[in-house]
Amino acid sequence: MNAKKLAGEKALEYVKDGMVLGLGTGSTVYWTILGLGELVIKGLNIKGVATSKATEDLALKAGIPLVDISDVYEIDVTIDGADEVNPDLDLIKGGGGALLREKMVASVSRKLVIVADESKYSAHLGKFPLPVEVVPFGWQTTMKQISAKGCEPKLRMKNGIPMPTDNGNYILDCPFDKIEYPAALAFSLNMMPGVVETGLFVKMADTVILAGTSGEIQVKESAASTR
Ligand SMILES: O=C(CO)[C@H](O)[C@H](O)COP(=O)(O)O
Repeated sequence: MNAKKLAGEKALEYVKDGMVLGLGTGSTVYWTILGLGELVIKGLNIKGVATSKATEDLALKAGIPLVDISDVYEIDVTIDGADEVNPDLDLIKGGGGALLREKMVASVSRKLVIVADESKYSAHLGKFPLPVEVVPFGWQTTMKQISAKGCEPKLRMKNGIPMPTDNGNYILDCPFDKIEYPAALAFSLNMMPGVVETGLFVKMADTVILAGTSGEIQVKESAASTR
């Protein structure tokens, strides 16, 4: 069975008529967006806020009406994917490079629902290299400052050039191996002037839906979400 499809479609249970929805980015939330499109055709009245240009294109093709983040006071529910989830439901995100917009959208959402296949669940964050969005100016300097925190960052490339994010920045992928204190690491990285945002989402997820290839679905609820 397609675990990503199972998780992505399960999240449709959190959607109600009249809601403003944050639409995440990636191959799992892809299924949520297709499902939403079908519900819209059947008469569901929702508005979406896209977290990337790719999601904007997909949502428009699926027939989902979109609004800009600046045009809403808050978002009812955001559904998004993750690259890694720990038992506290802290996350690493940004494998698709959309971490800044994803975090902005999540930060104004009353509820953040994460959809993932079960391989993303891990006792400690860090197996997946942490994506950090940095400004192009002096990116090598920022890279050195991040290296001092105990990893060897790699500049994300695409077609032989640094991959630009939707915001015109670069991504440094930072293999920390084991992140003991996600909040402390996020804080120290965010203090660096060249860092725009990190893919560490600490105490942001309210619900995590994990699906396996044999069809089982686990729904984990956070006791500690700060929003
Ligand atoms: O953070 C993300 C994009 O920036 C994605 O949500 C994350 O990479 C998971 O993607 P997928 O569902 O394709 O595994």
